[in-house]
Amino acid sequence: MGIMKHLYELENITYFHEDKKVLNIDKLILDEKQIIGVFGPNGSGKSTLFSLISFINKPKNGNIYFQGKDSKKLEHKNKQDVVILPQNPYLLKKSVYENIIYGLKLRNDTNNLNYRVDEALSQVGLTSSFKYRYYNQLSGGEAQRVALAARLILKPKVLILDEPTSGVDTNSAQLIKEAIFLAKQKWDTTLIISSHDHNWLNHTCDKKIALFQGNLVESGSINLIFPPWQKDENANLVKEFIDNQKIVFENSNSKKKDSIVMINSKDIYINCKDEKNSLDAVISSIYKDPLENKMQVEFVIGGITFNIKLSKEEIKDNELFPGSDIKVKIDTSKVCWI
Ligand SMILES: Nc1ncnc2c1ncn2[C@@H]1O[C@H](COP(=O)(O)OP(=O)(O)OP(=O)(O)O)[C@@H](O)[C@H]1O
Repeated sequence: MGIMKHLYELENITYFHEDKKVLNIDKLILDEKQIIGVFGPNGSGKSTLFSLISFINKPKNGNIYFQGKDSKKLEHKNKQDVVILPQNPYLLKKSVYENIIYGLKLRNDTNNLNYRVDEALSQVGLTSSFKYRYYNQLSGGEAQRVALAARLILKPKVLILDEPTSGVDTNSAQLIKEAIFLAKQKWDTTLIISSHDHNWLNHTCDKKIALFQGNLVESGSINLIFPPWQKDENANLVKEFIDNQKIVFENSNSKKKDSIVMINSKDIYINCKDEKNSLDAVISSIYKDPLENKMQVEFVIGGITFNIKLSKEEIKDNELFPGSDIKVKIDTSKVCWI
């Protein structure tokens, strides 16, 4: 019975720092029990978006609905369903134990604290003896894991993670990734994550969204190309696909070799008259976009899947079917490097 409520629905959101507009989202729908990956270059508005959906800041304009309710009318209790691990989490100048139970105390939920602290510590790969340590007796990776344990102990409905593994050692990074997965498995926690570990995020998330200069690149319209890159004679980065086709990204010689490229679907063209520099691709699927009156077309170039949106007429005129061979042109001057 009843209409399915989305976890979040954002409408016409803007946010400013002083006079500068740093976020501009017409519409964004997020559903529960998913891992949502948030991509975008530095300064694109990811942390700003997180501060709004964790109810720390309020948008200047627009509405945020959380589980169907207008965020302006949300009760404190509902807001507590959302927990954020910020980019540089703050530890209280107290023991690890005090840090981990802090949120539970705020929620008046203080049964079996000792047992629950041990459990939370173990989830992030720390032994129970850590609870007696002081906040300043931890390595950077351990401090980050304590900060995460303090969130996991709350068994949140939504856990927002802003660069959870940046600046920590590889062992801690691995343990953090495992711990957040466990939260999803055990409590169906929705995870909303930004990370510079693009490969990991790309492979783990169920849904991708991307921000570019504060604007949302609509979900389902993002195409990401990951390293490794080759270099051409002008030191530009080149993607060589497994079928030996190549795409050269002009003026990319200053980009780092671990960068990823984000291509908006609207900058990809199929079956143009001018076939120079076009790539051979095969359509893998065509389905109706649930949010728009457009068809989502997925195609594969050398093992990598891309997507574009086309109208029904364009599909008909080009006689496109799953399995059709097509020629694809990517406007490499419009791509965004992350
Ligand atoms: N307190 C502030 N005062 C002024 N401008 C700010 C403030 N915080 C952020 N900004 C600006 O807002 C924009 C978005 O910043 P935000 O931190 O949301 O980006 P981000 O995608 O999370 O970046 P990063 O990956 O570097 O954390 C940037 O242009 C940033 O300079």
